[in-house]
Amino acid sequence: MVKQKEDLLQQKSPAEFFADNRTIAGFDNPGKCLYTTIRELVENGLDAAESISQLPEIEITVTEISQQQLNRMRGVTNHDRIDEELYQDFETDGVKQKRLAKEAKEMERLEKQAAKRGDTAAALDGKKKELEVKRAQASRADKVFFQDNGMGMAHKDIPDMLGRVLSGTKYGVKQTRGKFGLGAKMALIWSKMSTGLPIEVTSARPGSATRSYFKLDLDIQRNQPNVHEQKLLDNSDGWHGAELSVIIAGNWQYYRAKVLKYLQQIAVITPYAQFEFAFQAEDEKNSIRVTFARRTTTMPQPPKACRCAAWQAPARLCLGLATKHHPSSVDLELIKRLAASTPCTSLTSFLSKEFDCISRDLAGKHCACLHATKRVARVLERSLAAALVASAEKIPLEMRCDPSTSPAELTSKQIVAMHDLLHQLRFHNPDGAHLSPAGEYNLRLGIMKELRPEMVATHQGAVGVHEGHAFIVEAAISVGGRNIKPGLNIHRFSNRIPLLFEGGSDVITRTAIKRINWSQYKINQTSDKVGVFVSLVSTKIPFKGAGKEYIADDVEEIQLAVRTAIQQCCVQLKNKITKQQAARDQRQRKKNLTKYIPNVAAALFTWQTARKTSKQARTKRRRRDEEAEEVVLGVRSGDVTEPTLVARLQQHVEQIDVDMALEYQLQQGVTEAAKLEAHLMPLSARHAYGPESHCDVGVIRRLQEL
Ligand SMILES: Nc1ncnc2c1ncn2[C@@H]1O[C@H](COP(=O)(O)OP(=O)(O)OP(=O)(O)O)[C@@H](O)[C@H]1O
Repeated sequence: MVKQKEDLLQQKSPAEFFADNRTIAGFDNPGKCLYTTIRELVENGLDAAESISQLPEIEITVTEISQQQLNRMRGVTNHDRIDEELYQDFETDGVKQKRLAKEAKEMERLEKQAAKRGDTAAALDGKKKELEVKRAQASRADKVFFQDNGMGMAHKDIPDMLGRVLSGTKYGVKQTRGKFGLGAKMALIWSKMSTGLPIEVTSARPGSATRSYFKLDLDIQRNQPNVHEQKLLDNSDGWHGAELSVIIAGNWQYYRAKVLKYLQQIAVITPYAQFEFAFQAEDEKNSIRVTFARRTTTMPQPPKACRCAAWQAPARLCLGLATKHHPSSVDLELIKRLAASTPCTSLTSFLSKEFDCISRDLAGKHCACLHATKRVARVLERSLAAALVASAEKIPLEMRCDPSTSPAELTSKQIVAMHDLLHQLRFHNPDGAHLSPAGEYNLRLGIMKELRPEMVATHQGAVGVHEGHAFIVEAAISVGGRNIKPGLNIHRFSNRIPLLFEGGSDVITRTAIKRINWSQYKINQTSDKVGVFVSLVSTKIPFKGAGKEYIADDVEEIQLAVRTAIQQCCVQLKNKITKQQAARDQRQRKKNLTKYIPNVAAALFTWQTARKTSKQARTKRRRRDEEAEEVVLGVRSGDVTEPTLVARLQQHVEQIDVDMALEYQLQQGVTEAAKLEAHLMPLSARHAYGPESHCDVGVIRRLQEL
């Protein structure tokens, strides 16, 4: 029987798979491809610089390339069109009419908008030009040039690092921006698919006497690098880092706003980095240059890594530094892989050296732990390997193992028994020392530098755990500032990467919109300009999709941590907002009182002089207090003039203002920061102080008498 064509078994290389399904890696259309290429290169550069504790310096230049230039680069001759109708961009009269009508409508809309906002004619002209450029730009090629000052790449590894899909140095339990070993390769795949041009790379590691130069592309069917040219260049000036140049089909005009927003947000979360960005248009007038300047030299603590015994093979390119796996996060395959590659010869050392939170004295620590149940404590009184044996009564004979068993000799059934036990026992949670959050200082600084808000509050949550992976949530809430719209402006970060797409399903967006009662904190979520910044760092971020665009909303621990972090910031802000409101009210009250002083003084003065002898005045006078009586007498005798009365009233308002401020401060309670210990010596032996002494600038409250 002849086999049907569709029955034929076929295989795909990983490169082929991702070339066919570019969207899942964030390479949807030319504009998005340009954006994602920039993003992947920037994140690689930041990882590379931070891995050697170098303050990052990132330079990106996007150069617009015309069809003629592109053809010249590819060695394709330009041709004149003989029959226009054969071309895609040919427009029949009807289509042209429709397009022109649509454009006219759009212009009308822009004009109306401009009139409403009171834009100048120049601004409107700019918008018109933008519209024209957008149309002309629809399918242009862009050259992306990128440079960093990171650790660079070893000469022999460059082809694999950039030309083989799913290869990289960031696999394992590590907090890095990169994870999949895919990003840079997708840029290569897209350049190959859209322009057919190879990429050029220059790189040098710190202290290297030479720089490596490669011109290469990626063989998509075979998933292997295809090196066109390679050479070693002189590096006498000691440069280190990476330089990449890739030519892809892009659409700058449509993604310009996204690229700039991405750079602004990465500058917020990375204020210790310097970013230089330039777009060079064919028409110089449309070019832009932006610098996001470094504002601090304080970098977050790098993640603490440890060398696991088994962490060498199979990833040939791996640096060998990673966090050990937490026992509750392991699966059967992982145990098998670790057992096969560990140099440990006994089960006891295998467990204590290859896994996090299993030390040789684990039993003792667990017994000391108040939360440990008696049963767990008993099991953990021995080493874990011994526990495997201890629980052997429940394990069938062929699944039991001796603590001295070599891990390499473990049978599949023994591995199953070990896996089950590791998931049943209770271990300390990972301590998060291997995580590197941005830090409240950096987050606040980044926000202040980019948004200049009126007030900002930050909070870093405690270390949480999800599937054996530690995570930390940091949040900042700002109110007011420049270039910020009224309402909630949500900024999401994961492992210090800004997330700009698919926000609707993200845990951060959903929490901010649905799970926070903003009015409770005196924040109006529709009219106040609120910036919500939440950053999650972890060795495993539950992303949905390889594009790493949004974090799943179904992990309860993360959901709760995000909510708590936002609420903590809101509590801080509520205090500030309440104080601000009270101060505003007080200012208003003082303003009102002061405003009416001249009128009150004039009225009082006239009234008193007119009625100084009347009977009514005499009866009322009895009820007045002494102070008022003194003023009235002064007015009557002519000692108190109208200007004196005005001055006295002003003095009185000032005094009320100070008294009320003190009263408010006392009601709020004196904060620790405002307290100052002081020892007052009496001037004489006879003294009597009340519990509190008030003065113009503060209150002295007596705690004890010496
Ligand atoms: N600028 C750079 N400097 C030093 N090494 C780099 C640089 N860019 C890439 N690399 C190396 O190449 C590897 C592959 O990079 P790639 O962008 O393909 O994936 P990744 O960053 O590991 O993961 P992801 O796909 O999640 O971004 C990286 O792991 C890194 O070792």
